[in-house]
Amino acid sequence: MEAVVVKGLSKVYDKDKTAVDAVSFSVNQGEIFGLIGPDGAGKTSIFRMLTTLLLPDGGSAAVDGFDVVKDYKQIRDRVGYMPGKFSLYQDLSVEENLNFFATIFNTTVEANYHLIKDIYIQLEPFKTRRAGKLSGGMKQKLALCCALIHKPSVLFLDEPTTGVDPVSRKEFWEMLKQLKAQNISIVVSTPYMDEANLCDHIALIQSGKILSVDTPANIVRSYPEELYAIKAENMHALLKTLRQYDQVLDSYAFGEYAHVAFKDKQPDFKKIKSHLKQQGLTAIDLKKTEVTIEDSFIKLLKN
Ligand SMILES: Nc1ncnc2c1ncn2[C@@H]1O[C@H](COP(=O)(O)OP(=O)(O)OP(=O)(O)O)[C@@H](O)[C@H]1O
Repeated sequence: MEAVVVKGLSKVYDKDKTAVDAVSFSVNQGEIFGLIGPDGAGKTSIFRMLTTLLLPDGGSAAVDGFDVVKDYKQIRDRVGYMPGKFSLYQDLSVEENLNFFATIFNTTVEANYHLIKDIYIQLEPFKTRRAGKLSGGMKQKLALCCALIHKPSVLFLDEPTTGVDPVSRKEFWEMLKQLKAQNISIVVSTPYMDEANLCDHIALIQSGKILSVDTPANIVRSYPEELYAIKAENMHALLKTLRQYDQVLDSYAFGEYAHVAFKDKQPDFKKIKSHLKQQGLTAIDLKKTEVTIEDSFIKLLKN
């Protein structure tokens, strides 16, 4: 059985503001599924509908085989939810927060300690500290423990690594891998494209619509063109020149480089460099580059 099945799910705010637009996807048991998209894409609304905190305006969704509208009580026992903001009681200590979440789910910290042990060990030295006084990375670990303490079968994590330092982000994904190994299904949202590669399947989402659902590798593989990276001393002038160059199919800034697709399947590097030089560009570096999830996302958005 699939952990989550979403069919044509929609949410409309204020009568005409469609935040989630007939979204469909499914999450396999025991996999990490990523909802990848920018702010305002509709990720939080999807999470809130799947965790029964918000009623859908169209379509259907099932979590662990239970309908999010009819069977909300069963779902609440089965899911763990780590919202993007305000999931902890800032004035309660680390251990008080954890005990509180265990109690509202009618269980104890001891009963499911094995699930959180590896994470909680890192928090134990601060167990009497108020949650509000923890670092970003520590808060995130405590929030994960609180979402896990009732032994959910499906875990929903809404942007758990936003605003967290790179080391803590990496550690967090290691923890998710361990939870996956314990057969917990995980749905996680993130605006960070590099985290997409750590998921088994991803849905790319923008303005409430799903642009693509597949494995990260398949999404990258289905990119239709070869991609090249070009750098020059004046990036602004380079981008302008590329936009006006009739050999260019597509170009956009990508870190310190511009990513470019050419009309010609085997572009003539010499000819391109000489054209760019003629336009006054200097220190030109041109090379073939690997397609990333971000490139795929940009392409899908343009389509
Ligand atoms: N209660 C609400 N009333 C009206 N509009 C809302 C409400 N909640 C969300 N929206 C709008 O719906 C759209 C999707 O919001 P949502 O929070 O689901 O997206 P998101 O991808 O989670 O983005 P973010 O990370 O910024 O929360 C946005 O345009 C948002 O402004």
